[in-house]
Amino acid sequence: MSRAFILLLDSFGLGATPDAGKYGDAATNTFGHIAAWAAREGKPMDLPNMEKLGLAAAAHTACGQWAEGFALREGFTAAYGAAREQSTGKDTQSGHWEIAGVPVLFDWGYFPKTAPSFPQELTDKLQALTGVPGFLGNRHASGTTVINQLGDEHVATGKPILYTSADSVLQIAAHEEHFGLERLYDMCEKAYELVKPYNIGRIIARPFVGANGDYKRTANRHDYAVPPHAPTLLDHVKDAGGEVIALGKISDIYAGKGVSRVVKGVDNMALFDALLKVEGEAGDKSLTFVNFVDFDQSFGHRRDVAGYSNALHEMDARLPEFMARLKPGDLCVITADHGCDPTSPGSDHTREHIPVIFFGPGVQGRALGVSDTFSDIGQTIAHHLGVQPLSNGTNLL
Ligand SMILES: O=P(O)(O)O[C@H]1O[C@H](CO)[C@@H](O)[C@H]1O
Ligand SMILES: [Mn+2]
Ligand SMILES: [Mn+2]
Repeated sequence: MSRAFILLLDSFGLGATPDAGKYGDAATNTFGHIAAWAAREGKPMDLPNMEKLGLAAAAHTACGQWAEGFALREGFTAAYGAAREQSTGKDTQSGHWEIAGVPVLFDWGYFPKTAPSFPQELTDKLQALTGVPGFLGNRHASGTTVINQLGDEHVATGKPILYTSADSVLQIAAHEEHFGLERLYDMCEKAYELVKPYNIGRIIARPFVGANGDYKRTANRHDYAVPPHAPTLLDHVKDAGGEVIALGKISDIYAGKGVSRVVKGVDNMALFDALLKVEGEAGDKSLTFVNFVDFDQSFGHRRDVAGYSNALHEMDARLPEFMARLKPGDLCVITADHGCDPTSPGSDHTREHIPVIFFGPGVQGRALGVSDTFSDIGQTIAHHLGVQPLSNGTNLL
Protein backbone atom coordinates (compact mmCIF):
# COMPACT_ATOMS: atom_id res chain seq x y z
CA MET A 1 0.00 0.00 0.00
CA SER A 2 1.24 3.52 -0.85
CA ARG A 3 -0.15 6.68 0.70
CA ALA A 4 1.06 10.27 0.71
CA PHE A 5 0.59 13.15 3.16
CA ILE A 6 1.47 16.81 2.55
CA LEU A 7 1.71 18.91 5.72
CA LEU A 8 1.92 22.47 4.45
CA LEU A 9 2.81 25.12 7.03
CA ASP A 10 1.41 28.14 5.20
CA SER A 11 4.11 30.84 4.92
CA PHE A 12 6.91 28.94 6.71
CA GLY A 13 9.85 30.28 4.65
CA LEU A 14 13.49 29.33 5.21
CA GLY A 15 15.17 32.47 3.94
CA ALA A 16 15.30 34.75 0.89
CA THR A 17 15.74 33.22 -2.57
CA PRO A 18 18.39 34.63 -4.98
CA ASP A 19 15.63 36.58 -6.79
CA ALA A 20 14.04 37.97 -3.59
CA GLY A 21 15.49 41.45 -4.17
CA LYS A 22 13.08 41.93 -7.10
CA TYR A 23 10.25 41.53 -4.59
CA GLY A 24 11.80 43.82 -1.96
CA ASP A 25 12.46 40.73 0.16
CA ALA A 26 16.26 40.29 -0.05
CA ALA A 27 16.76 40.34 3.73
CA THR A 28 13.77 38.21 4.74
CA ASN A 29 13.90 34.91 6.61
CA THR A 30 10.73 33.72 8.33
CA PHE A 31 12.30 30.86 10.32
CA GLY A 32 15.67 32.57 10.89
CA HIS A 33 14.18 35.82 12.16
CA ILE A 34 11.73 34.07 14.49
CA ALA A 35 14.62 32.01 15.90
CA ALA A 36 16.75 35.15 16.35
CA TRP A 37 13.88 36.91 18.12
CA ALA A 38 13.35 33.91 20.45
CA ALA A 39 17.07 33.81 21.31
CA ARG A 40 17.04 37.55 22.08
CA GLU A 41 14.05 37.00 24.36
CA GLY A 42 16.18 34.50 26.29
CA LYS A 43 14.01 31.54 25.22
CA PRO A 44 15.71 29.95 22.18
CA MET A 45 13.36 27.91 20.00
CA ASP A 46 13.21 24.22 20.78
CA LEU A 47 11.71 22.14 17.98
CA PRO A 48 13.17 18.70 18.69
CA ASN A 49 10.97 16.72 16.33
CA MET A 50 11.34 18.91 13.26
CA GLU A 51 15.01 19.40 14.06
CA LYS A 52 15.54 15.61 14.04
CA LEU A 53 13.85 15.51 10.63
CA GLY A 54 16.38 18.06 9.37
CA LEU A 55 14.48 21.36 9.52
CA ALA A 56 17.40 23.49 10.72
CA ALA A 57 19.80 21.75 8.33
CA ALA A 58 17.35 22.41 5.47
CA ALA A 59 17.28 26.09 6.46
CA HIS A 60 21.08 26.10 6.56
CA THR A 61 21.15 24.64 3.05
CA ALA A 62 18.75 27.34 1.87
CA CYS A 63 20.32 30.45 3.38
CA GLY A 64 23.84 29.41 4.45
CA GLN A 65 23.26 30.17 8.12
CA TRP A 66 22.18 28.20 11.16
CA ALA A 67 19.09 29.65 12.77
CA GLU A 68 19.93 30.77 16.31
CA GLY A 69 19.62 27.96 18.80
CA PHE A 70 20.20 25.29 16.13
CA ALA A 71 23.42 23.58 14.98
CA LEU A 72 24.60 20.61 12.98
CA ARG A 73 23.59 17.34 14.59
CA GLU A 74 23.86 13.64 13.79
CA GLY A 75 21.25 11.16 12.74
CA PHE A 76 18.61 12.94 10.67
CA THR A 77 15.61 10.72 10.06
CA ALA A 78 14.23 12.49 6.96
CA ALA A 79 15.36 13.42 3.46
CA TYR A 80 15.61 17.18 3.93
CA GLY A 81 16.22 20.12 1.64
CA ALA A 82 14.65 23.34 0.38
CA ALA A 83 13.08 24.63 -2.82
CA ARG A 84 12.91 27.88 -4.79
CA GLU A 85 9.83 29.05 -6.63
CA GLN A 86 9.66 29.06 -10.40
CA SER A 87 6.33 30.90 -10.48
CA THR A 88 6.48 34.68 -10.77
CA GLY A 89 4.28 35.38 -7.72
CA LYS A 90 4.73 34.79 -4.01
CA ASP A 91 1.09 34.05 -3.38
CA THR A 92 -0.69 31.02 -1.97
CA GLN A 93 -2.17 29.80 -5.25
CA SER A 94 1.13 29.97 -7.17
CA GLY A 95 2.95 28.13 -4.36
CA HIS A 96 0.37 25.36 -4.01
CA TRP A 97 -0.15 24.86 -7.75
CA GLU A 98 3.61 24.68 -8.34
CA ILE A 99 3.99 22.07 -5.56
CA ALA A 100 1.39 20.06 -7.47
CA GLY A 101 3.30 20.38 -10.78
CA VAL A 102 1.71 23.50 -12.27
CA PRO A 103 3.93 26.60 -11.89
CA VAL A 104 2.35 29.96 -12.67
CA LEU A 105 4.60 31.38 -15.38
CA PHE A 106 2.20 34.15 -16.40
CA ASP A 107 1.75 37.34 -14.35
CA TRP A 108 -1.33 37.55 -12.21
CA GLY A 109 -3.14 40.87 -12.25
CA TYR A 110 -2.62 43.00 -9.14
CA PHE A 111 -4.47 46.05 -7.89
CA PRO A 112 -2.18 49.06 -7.45
CA LYS A 113 -1.09 50.48 -4.11
CA THR A 114 -3.13 53.62 -4.67
CA ALA A 115 -6.37 54.82 -3.11
CA PRO A 116 -8.71 54.08 -4.74
CA SER A 117 -7.03 50.80 -5.71
CA PHE A 118 -9.85 49.21 -7.74
CA PRO A 119 -10.78 50.44 -11.23
CA GLN A 120 -13.95 52.54 -11.09
CA GLU A 121 -15.48 50.49 -13.89
CA LEU A 122 -15.21 47.42 -11.65
CA THR A 123 -16.67 49.01 -8.51
CA ASP A 124 -19.46 50.68 -10.53
CA LYS A 125 -20.48 47.32 -12.00
CA LEU A 126 -20.33 45.59 -8.62
CA GLN A 127 -22.45 48.32 -7.07
CA ALA A 128 -25.02 48.12 -9.88
CA LEU A 129 -25.24 44.32 -9.65
CA THR A 130 -25.60 44.19 -5.87
CA GLY A 131 -27.48 47.40 -5.07
CA VAL A 132 -25.19 48.42 -2.19
CA PRO A 133 -24.92 52.19 -1.51
CA GLY A 134 -21.15 52.24 -2.23
CA PHE A 135 -17.92 50.84 -0.84
CA LEU A 136 -15.46 51.59 1.97
CA GLY A 137 -11.72 50.97 1.93
CA ASN A 138 -10.86 50.52 -1.74
CA ARG A 139 -7.14 50.26 -0.95
CA HIS A 140 -4.36 47.92 0.22
CA ALA A 141 -4.93 46.97 3.84
CA SER A 142 -4.40 44.42 6.57
CA GLY A 143 -7.73 42.63 6.99
CA THR A 144 -7.83 42.70 10.78
CA THR A 145 -6.89 46.39 10.96
CA VAL A 146 -9.29 47.57 8.27
CA ILE A 147 -12.39 46.06 9.90
CA ASN A 148 -11.65 47.93 13.12
CA GLN A 149 -10.98 51.18 11.24
CA LEU A 150 -14.09 50.99 9.06
CA GLY A 151 -16.41 48.56 10.88
CA ASP A 152 -18.55 51.26 12.54
CA GLU A 153 -19.03 53.13 9.27
CA HIS A 154 -19.84 49.84 7.51
CA VAL A 155 -22.53 49.00 10.08
CA ALA A 156 -23.95 52.55 9.88
CA THR A 157 -24.00 52.83 6.08
CA GLY A 158 -24.27 49.23 4.79
CA LYS A 159 -21.28 49.82 2.50
CA PRO A 160 -19.03 46.73 2.28
CA ILE A 161 -15.28 47.09 2.83
CA LEU A 162 -13.21 46.33 -0.29
CA TYR A 163 -9.46 45.84 0.07
CA THR A 164 -6.50 44.03 -1.44
CA SER A 165 -2.84 43.21 -0.73
CA ALA A 166 0.33 42.31 -2.62
CA ASP A 167 -1.52 39.09 -3.59
CA SER A 168 -3.68 38.89 -6.67
CA VAL A 169 -6.85 39.23 -4.68
CA LEU A 170 -9.99 41.27 -4.06
CA GLN A 171 -11.29 40.87 -0.51
CA ILE A 172 -14.73 41.90 0.70
CA ALA A 173 -15.32 42.32 4.42
CA ALA A 174 -18.84 42.71 5.80
CA HIS A 175 -20.62 42.21 9.11
CA GLU A 176 -22.19 38.76 9.35
CA GLU A 177 -25.32 39.97 11.11
CA HIS A 178 -25.81 43.56 9.87
CA PHE A 179 -24.91 42.87 6.25
CA GLY A 180 -25.58 39.12 6.19
CA LEU A 181 -23.36 36.18 5.32
CA GLU A 182 -25.31 34.92 2.31
CA ARG A 183 -25.45 38.45 0.92
CA LEU A 184 -21.67 38.71 1.27
CA TYR A 185 -21.14 35.35 -0.47
CA ASP A 186 -23.49 36.39 -3.26
CA MET A 187 -21.55 39.62 -3.73
CA CYS A 188 -18.27 37.66 -3.91
CA GLU A 189 -19.71 35.36 -6.60
CA LYS A 190 -20.61 38.43 -8.66
CA ALA A 191 -17.18 39.96 -8.07
CA TYR A 192 -15.55 36.67 -9.18
CA GLU A 193 -17.15 37.09 -12.61
CA LEU A 194 -16.34 40.81 -12.81
CA VAL A 195 -12.58 40.47 -12.09
CA LYS A 196 -12.00 37.96 -14.90
CA PRO A 197 -10.70 40.61 -17.35
CA TYR A 198 -8.19 41.72 -14.70
CA ASN A 199 -6.62 38.23 -14.30
CA ILE A 200 -7.15 38.18 -10.54
CA GLY A 201 -6.44 34.93 -8.67
CA ARG A 202 -9.27 35.01 -6.18
CA ILE A 203 -11.99 36.81 -4.31
CA ILE A 204 -12.12 36.29 -0.54
CA ALA A 205 -15.23 36.79 1.58
CA ARG A 206 -14.17 38.12 4.98
CA PRO A 207 -17.17 38.10 7.31
CA PHE A 208 -16.79 39.60 10.77
CA VAL A 209 -18.79 40.23 13.96
CA GLY A 210 -18.60 42.72 16.83
CA ALA A 211 -19.61 46.33 17.57
CA ASN A 212 -18.33 49.80 18.43
CA GLY A 213 -14.84 49.71 16.93
CA ASP A 214 -14.15 46.18 18.18
CA TYR A 215 -14.58 43.65 15.38
CA LYS A 216 -13.34 40.09 14.83
CA ARG A 217 -13.30 37.92 11.74
CA THR A 218 -15.27 34.68 11.91
CA ALA A 219 -14.40 31.22 10.58
CA ASN A 220 -16.79 31.75 7.66
CA ARG A 221 -14.09 33.03 5.31
CA HIS A 222 -14.69 31.73 1.81
CA ASP A 223 -12.32 31.83 -1.17
CA TYR A 224 -13.48 31.97 -4.78
CA ALA A 225 -10.32 31.01 -6.67
CA VAL A 226 -9.72 30.53 -10.37
CA PRO A 227 -8.95 26.87 -11.18
CA PRO A 228 -5.39 25.75 -12.04
CA HIS A 229 -4.68 26.08 -15.78
CA ALA A 230 -3.48 22.45 -16.13
CA PRO A 231 -4.04 19.14 -14.32
CA THR A 232 -2.27 19.00 -10.95
CA LEU A 233 -1.02 16.15 -8.77
CA LEU A 234 -4.49 16.12 -7.21
CA ASP A 235 -6.08 15.34 -10.60
CA HIS A 236 -3.47 12.68 -11.32
CA VAL A 237 -4.15 10.92 -8.01
CA LYS A 238 -7.92 11.13 -8.36
CA ASP A 239 -7.81 9.95 -11.98
CA ALA A 240 -5.76 6.92 -10.86
CA GLY A 241 -8.52 5.99 -8.40
CA GLY A 242 -6.88 7.37 -5.25
CA GLU A 243 -8.81 9.46 -2.76
CA VAL A 244 -7.66 13.10 -2.45
CA ILE A 245 -8.50 14.35 1.01
CA ALA A 246 -8.24 18.15 1.29
CA LEU A 247 -7.98 19.62 4.78
CA GLY A 248 -8.47 23.29 5.60
CA LYS A 249 -8.36 25.64 2.62
CA ILE A 250 -6.71 23.19 0.17
CA SER A 251 -9.89 22.60 -1.81
CA ASP A 252 -10.50 26.35 -2.23
CA ILE A 253 -6.93 26.88 -3.47
CA TYR A 254 -7.37 24.32 -6.26
CA ALA A 255 -10.98 25.48 -6.88
CA GLY A 256 -12.10 21.97 -5.89
CA LYS A 257 -10.29 20.39 -8.87
CA GLY A 258 -8.99 16.90 -8.15
CA VAL A 259 -10.46 16.89 -4.65
CA SER A 260 -12.46 13.85 -3.41
CA ARG A 261 -13.26 14.97 0.13
CA VAL A 262 -13.11 18.25 2.06
CA VAL A 263 -12.42 18.39 5.81
CA LYS A 264 -12.42 21.74 7.66
CA GLY A 265 -10.88 22.82 10.96
CA VAL A 266 -11.10 26.16 12.78
CA ASP A 267 -7.39 26.45 13.59
CA ASN A 268 -4.06 24.64 13.32
CA MET A 269 -4.71 22.27 16.20
CA ALA A 270 -8.22 21.42 15.03
CA LEU A 271 -6.71 20.67 11.62
CA PHE A 272 -4.10 18.48 13.28
CA ASP A 273 -6.88 16.54 15.04
CA ALA A 274 -8.62 16.18 11.68
CA LEU A 275 -5.38 14.95 10.10
CA LEU A 276 -5.06 12.21 12.73
CA LYS A 277 -8.63 11.12 12.13
CA VAL A 278 -8.33 11.14 8.36
CA GLU A 279 -5.08 9.18 8.51
CA GLY A 280 -7.03 6.22 9.85
CA GLU A 281 -9.40 6.38 6.88
CA ALA A 282 -6.97 7.06 4.01
CA GLY A 283 -6.53 4.08 1.70
CA ASP A 284 -4.13 2.88 -0.97
CA LYS A 285 -2.98 5.54 -3.49
CA SER A 286 -4.54 8.30 -1.37
CA LEU A 287 -3.21 11.83 -1.02
CA THR A 288 -4.00 13.71 2.20
CA PHE A 289 -3.14 17.38 1.88
CA VAL A 290 -3.44 19.78 4.81
CA ASN A 291 -2.83 23.53 4.88
CA PHE A 292 -2.07 24.87 8.36
CA VAL A 293 -3.30 28.40 7.75
CA ASP A 294 -2.69 30.02 11.15
CA PHE A 295 1.03 30.47 10.51
CA ASP A 296 0.15 32.84 7.68
CA GLN A 297 -3.25 34.28 8.52
CA SER A 298 -2.96 34.67 12.29
CA PHE A 299 0.77 35.33 12.75
CA GLY A 300 2.74 36.05 9.53
CA HIS A 301 0.41 38.72 8.10
CA ARG A 302 -0.18 40.06 11.59
CA ARG A 303 3.60 40.39 12.13
CA ASP A 304 3.13 38.50 15.40
CA VAL A 305 6.56 36.94 16.01
CA ALA A 306 5.67 35.46 19.41
CA GLY A 307 2.48 33.95 18.02
CA TYR A 308 4.34 32.42 15.05
CA SER A 309 7.00 30.96 17.34
CA ASN A 310 4.35 29.51 19.64
CA ALA A 311 2.49 27.96 16.69
CA LEU A 312 5.71 26.25 15.53
CA HIS A 313 6.25 24.81 19.01
CA GLU A 314 2.64 23.56 19.11
CA MET A 315 3.06 21.88 15.74
CA ASP A 316 6.37 20.31 16.68
CA ALA A 317 4.94 18.93 19.92
CA ARG A 318 2.15 17.13 18.07
CA LEU A 319 4.15 15.65 15.22
CA PRO A 320 5.03 12.43 17.11
CA GLU A 321 1.30 11.60 17.39
CA PHE A 322 1.10 11.61 13.62
CA MET A 323 4.42 9.86 13.04
CA ALA A 324 3.51 7.02 15.41
CA ARG A 325 0.55 6.14 13.19
CA LEU A 326 2.42 5.87 9.92
CA LYS A 327 2.49 2.53 8.12
CA PRO A 328 4.96 0.97 5.66
CA GLY A 329 4.41 2.62 2.27
CA ASP A 330 3.52 6.04 3.73
CA LEU A 331 5.43 9.07 2.43
CA CYS A 332 4.99 12.44 4.15
CA VAL A 333 6.39 15.88 3.43
CA ILE A 334 6.57 19.04 5.52
CA THR A 335 6.62 22.09 3.30
CA ALA A 336 5.25 25.61 2.75
CA ASP A 337 3.97 27.80 -0.09
CA HIS A 338 5.96 31.08 0.40
CA GLY A 339 7.35 33.08 3.30
CA CYS A 340 5.67 35.69 5.50
CA ASP A 341 8.48 37.00 7.68
CA PRO A 342 6.80 38.45 10.78
CA THR A 343 9.75 40.81 11.34
CA SER A 344 9.47 42.32 7.85
CA PRO A 345 7.80 45.74 7.24
CA GLY A 346 4.19 45.81 6.01
CA SER A 347 1.94 42.76 6.15
CA ASP A 348 2.65 40.89 2.90
CA HIS A 349 4.21 37.54 1.95
CA THR A 350 7.96 37.25 1.41
CA ARG A 351 9.83 35.51 -1.43
CA GLU A 352 11.69 32.71 0.33
CA HIS A 353 12.82 29.11 0.06
CA ILE A 354 10.36 26.56 1.36
CA PRO A 355 11.22 23.44 3.38
CA VAL A 356 11.18 20.07 1.58
CA ILE A 357 11.28 17.46 4.34
CA PHE A 358 10.27 13.94 3.30
CA PHE A 359 9.77 11.40 6.06
CA GLY A 360 8.08 8.08 6.60
CA PRO A 361 8.90 4.47 7.42
CA GLY A 362 10.81 3.88 4.16
CA VAL A 363 12.71 7.19 3.96
CA GLN A 364 16.46 7.26 4.66
CA GLY A 365 17.85 10.36 6.39
CA ARG A 366 19.91 12.41 3.92
CA ALA A 367 20.44 15.85 2.39
CA LEU A 368 18.52 16.68 -0.80
CA GLY A 369 20.01 20.11 -1.52
CA VAL A 370 18.01 22.94 -3.08
CA SER A 371 15.37 22.32 -5.77
CA ASP A 372 14.79 24.93 -8.51
CA THR A 373 11.07 24.31 -8.45
CA PHE A 374 8.46 23.46 -5.83
CA SER A 375 7.20 20.85 -8.33
CA ASP A 376 9.90 18.41 -7.19
CA ILE A 377 7.62 17.77 -4.21
CA GLY A 378 4.61 16.80 -6.33
CA GLN A 379 6.71 14.77 -8.75
CA THR A 380 8.23 12.77 -5.87
CA ILE A 381 4.75 12.01 -4.56
CA ALA A 382 3.41 11.10 -8.02
CA HIS A 383 6.30 8.64 -8.37
CA HIS A 384 5.71 7.23 -4.89
CA LEU A 385 2.00 6.66 -5.53
CA GLY A 386 2.63 5.25 -9.00
CA VAL A 387 0.31 7.74 -10.70
CA GLN A 388 0.92 9.55 -13.99
CA PRO A 389 4.08 11.72 -13.73
CA LEU A 390 3.62 15.50 -13.59
CA SER A 391 4.75 17.63 -16.51
CA ASN A 392 7.07 19.62 -14.22
CA GLY A 393 9.54 18.63 -11.49
CA THR A 394 11.96 15.81 -10.64
CA ASN A 395 11.53 12.84 -8.31
CA LEU A 396 13.82 13.46 -5.34
CA LEU A 397 13.77 9.99 -3.75
O1 LIG B 1 -4.79 40.89 5.84
P1 LIG B 1 -5.59 39.71 5.43
O2 LIG B 1 -7.04 40.02 5.18
O3 LIG B 1 -5.45 38.55 6.43
O4 LIG B 1 -5.03 39.26 4.01
C1 LIG B 1 -4.16 38.23 3.77
O5 LIG B 1 -4.89 37.14 3.34
C2 LIG B 1 -5.02 37.17 1.94
C3 LIG B 1 -4.92 35.79 1.40
O6 LIG B 1 -3.70 35.17 1.71
C4 LIG B 1 -3.95 38.10 1.41
O7 LIG B 1 -4.50 39.16 0.74
C5 LIG B 1 -3.22 38.51 2.62
O8 LIG B 1 -2.77 39.83 2.59
MN1 LIG C 1 -0.16 30.95 1.74
MN1 LIG D 1 -1.25 34.86 3.12
